[in-house]
Amino acid sequence: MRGLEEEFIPSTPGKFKDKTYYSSNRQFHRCFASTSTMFLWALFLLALTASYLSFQSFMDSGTRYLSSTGSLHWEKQVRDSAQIHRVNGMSVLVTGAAGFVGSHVSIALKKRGDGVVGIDNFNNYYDPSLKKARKNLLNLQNVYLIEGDINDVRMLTKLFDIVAFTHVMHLAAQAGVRYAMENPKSYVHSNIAGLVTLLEACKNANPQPAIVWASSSSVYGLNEKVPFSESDRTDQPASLYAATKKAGEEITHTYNHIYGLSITGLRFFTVYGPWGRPDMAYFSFTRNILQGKPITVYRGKNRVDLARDFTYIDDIVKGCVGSLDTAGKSTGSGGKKRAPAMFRIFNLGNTSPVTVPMMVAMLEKHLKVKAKKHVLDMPGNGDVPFTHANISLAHKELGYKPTTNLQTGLGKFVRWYLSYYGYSQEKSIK
Ligand SMILES: O=C(O)[C@H]1O[C@H](OP(=O)(O)OP(=O)(O)OC[C@H]2O[C@@H](n3ccc(=O)[nH]c3=O)[C@H](O)[C@@H]2O)[C@H](O)[C@@H](O)[C@H]1O
Repeated sequence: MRGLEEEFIPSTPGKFKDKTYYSSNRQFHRCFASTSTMFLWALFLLALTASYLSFQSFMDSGTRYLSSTGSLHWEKQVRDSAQIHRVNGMSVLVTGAAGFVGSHVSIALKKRGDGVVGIDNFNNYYDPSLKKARKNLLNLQNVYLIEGDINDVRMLTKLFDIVAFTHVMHLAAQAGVRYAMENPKSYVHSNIAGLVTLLEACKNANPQPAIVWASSSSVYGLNEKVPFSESDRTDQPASLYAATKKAGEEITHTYNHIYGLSITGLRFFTVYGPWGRPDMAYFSFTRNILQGKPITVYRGKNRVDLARDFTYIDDIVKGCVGSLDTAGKSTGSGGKKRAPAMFRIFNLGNTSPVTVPMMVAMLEKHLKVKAKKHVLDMPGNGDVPFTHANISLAHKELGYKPTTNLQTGLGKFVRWYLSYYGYSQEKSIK
C-alpha cells in the first residue's frame, strides 16, 4: 500500500526522488543539499504557476462576466441602445444589423431618435471585415450590436425579457440566388429555422412586437406577367433562395393567423449602393473592372439580355422605415391571439428595369475603365431573366416613392467603393 506522503507527491518528480534514494545512501547525503534546494525551487515555481493560473482564470471569468450575453454589463448596453429619444418613438430589434440593408436601416432609425438593438452572426458568406466596418459605423451612432445567431433561443428570450421591443426589423438571412446550389443548408438554417426561432420569441414576448421582414423579388420566380404585382402567382420559385423566402411568407402568415403577430413582408428588388454586398453583380463587376480582370455577363434565352429592377439603398431604407411607422400592433399575449392582426406584403422596387449590359456600361462610365466582358448563356443556376416591380400598393400604403435612378445610384456606389478600398481617383481612372 502506498503511504499518504507518496499519494501527494506528483508522479514524475516522485519517481525520480525514489530512485535516487534507493540507489545509494552516500550519494543521497552528498546530493541532499542540492536536491532539497531543487525541491524548494520546484515548490516555489509550482506555487508561482498556480497563483498565475488562478489569477488568469479570475481575470477571464471577470471579463466574461462583464461582456458575455446575459451579464449585467451586456444588459445595460442593450437597455441603453434600446432607449427611445423622441416622442412616439419605437424600440426596434434589427436582425442582420451588420448586413447591407440592416446597417443602413439601423442608422436611419437611431438618427431620428428610435431605440435600436442589432444582432448579427457575422458569418463568412462574404468578407466579414466589411461587416466589422459596418459595425464600427453603428458604434459611432451608439447602436449596440450583439454578435449572435437568430437560432439562439436563450439569447432571444433574454433580449425580450429585458427590452419591450415595439418592433422587429428582421433582415438576417442567407442571401444570394446562385450560392444556394453550393450551400443549400445555410438557407434552411437562416431563412427557415432562424425565422421560426425568431417568430417563436416574438410570439412569446409580452408585449408582442410588430414584425417587418425582408422577403424577396425572387418569389415571383418564373412569373411572366409584368410588372410584378403582389397579387401575382408566387408558386414557381426558380431557386432554393426564392423557395425559402416564399416559405417565409407562408410561415409568417401562420404566426399572424394563430398568434396575432403583426406582419409586414417586403419584397426587395436587387438592392444596391454604398456599403453593399460584395457577392452581388454590380459590386463584383466593379472590383474586377478596377483590377483589370474579366467579368461574366449572363444572357437569357434567344440572346435576350437579363434585366433587373435595381433599387437604391436609400429608397429601400425609406420603404423599411415607412413599413415600421405604419405597422399595426400585434394583438396576442401569453402566446394567444386576442384579435386579428395586420398582415401585409409590399414590393419595394424601382419600377424601371435596366439590362445587365446597360448596368455594366454605367459602371464603365463612372470608373472610366472599359470592362473585359465574357458573355455567357445563363446557366440553370436559379437566376430569373428579369424583374420589374409594380409599387403602387407600397406607394399608397407607405408613401413609398423611389427617387434614385441606377445611373445616379451607381455613381454614389462607385465613389464609396473607391474611397473605402483606398483608390485615389487618379489610380483608378486611367
Ligand atoms: O431581388 C432580390 O430578391 C435578389 O436580388 C439579388 O439577386 P440578383 O437580382 O440575382 O442580383 P445579382 O446577383 O447582383 O445579379 C444581378 C444580375 O446580374 C447577373 N449576373 C450576376 C453575376 C455574374 O457574374 N454575372 C451576371 O450577369 C445575374 O444573372 C442577374 O441578372 C440579391 O443577390 C438576392 O439576395 C435577392 O435579394
